[in-house]
Amino acid sequence: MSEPVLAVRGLMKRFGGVVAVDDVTFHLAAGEMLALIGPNGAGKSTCFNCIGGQLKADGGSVRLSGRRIDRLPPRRIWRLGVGRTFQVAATFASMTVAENVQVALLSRARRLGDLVTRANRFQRGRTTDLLARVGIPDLADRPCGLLAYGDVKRAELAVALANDPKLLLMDEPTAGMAPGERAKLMALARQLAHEQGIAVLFTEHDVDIVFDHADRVAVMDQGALIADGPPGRVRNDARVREVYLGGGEDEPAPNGAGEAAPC
Ligand SMILES: Nc1ncnc2c1ncn2[C@@H]1O[C@H](COP(=O)(O)OP(=O)(O)OP(=O)(O)O)[C@@H](O)[C@H]1O
Repeated sequence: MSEPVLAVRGLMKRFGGVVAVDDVTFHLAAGEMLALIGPNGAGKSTCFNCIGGQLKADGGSVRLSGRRIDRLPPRRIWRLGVGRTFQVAATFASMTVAENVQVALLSRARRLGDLVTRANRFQRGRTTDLLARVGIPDLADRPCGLLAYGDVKRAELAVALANDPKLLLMDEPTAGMAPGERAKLMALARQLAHEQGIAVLFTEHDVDIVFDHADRVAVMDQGALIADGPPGRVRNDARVREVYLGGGEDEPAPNGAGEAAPC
């Protein structure tokens, strides 16, 4: 097997007496979409933050294409190719869509000093290309603060792609979006993963989105990973149904659990 883009081994994180992440091991290949799901407090965000460098793990390791990243600060991790989108989209509202992407491109080129004078001229062609990739080429000159929320999420995705990530961490990417827009955004993320070989790790509370879009699903409960496999298998796993999806062993797992299942 070729080297995974992301390899998490024996990851541990404690907050006082709470073991938020308890010996978690999983991997993620290039071009693969992995959903990390589980009940409230299961440890998903903590796991994300240990991978992105926002939190330091107490034990275990995180490797990006074989290189250990778990002792590095978030900025170094970002430079090595880990992009991130947030539960509440993080863009500069007063700047145009194109300028948001251009700031990321300036940062990647280590030219943030040019921000004031040059941002709106920097790599305009590449910016247009990135906006086309996320389906909003016509919105380049609109301030982010005036966009519909679904388009803000696409702009945020373009910002994350500006760094040519090997690994994209998407934290509840569809939170706050209308149901129709959710499926479109995740179809786009899946397309980017499959066509460009980006490994995508996402958390999500809409169970339909998870099972329709993930190539693999990993389930956490009380800090531990209790399942990791193809969506069909995980959906029918008795323990997963007991702790998260609901439904007894003889009932089919819910197809439309949607918002009913907390994440
Ligand atoms: N900064 C912190 N200080 C103390 N305890 C924390 C901190 N962050 C998380 N925890 C605890 O760690 C456990 C895991 O929390 P985490 O936020 O990672 O879960 P989660 O699966 O992301 O939950 P949710 O779906 O509600 O966001 C919980 O018991 C939580 O209360």
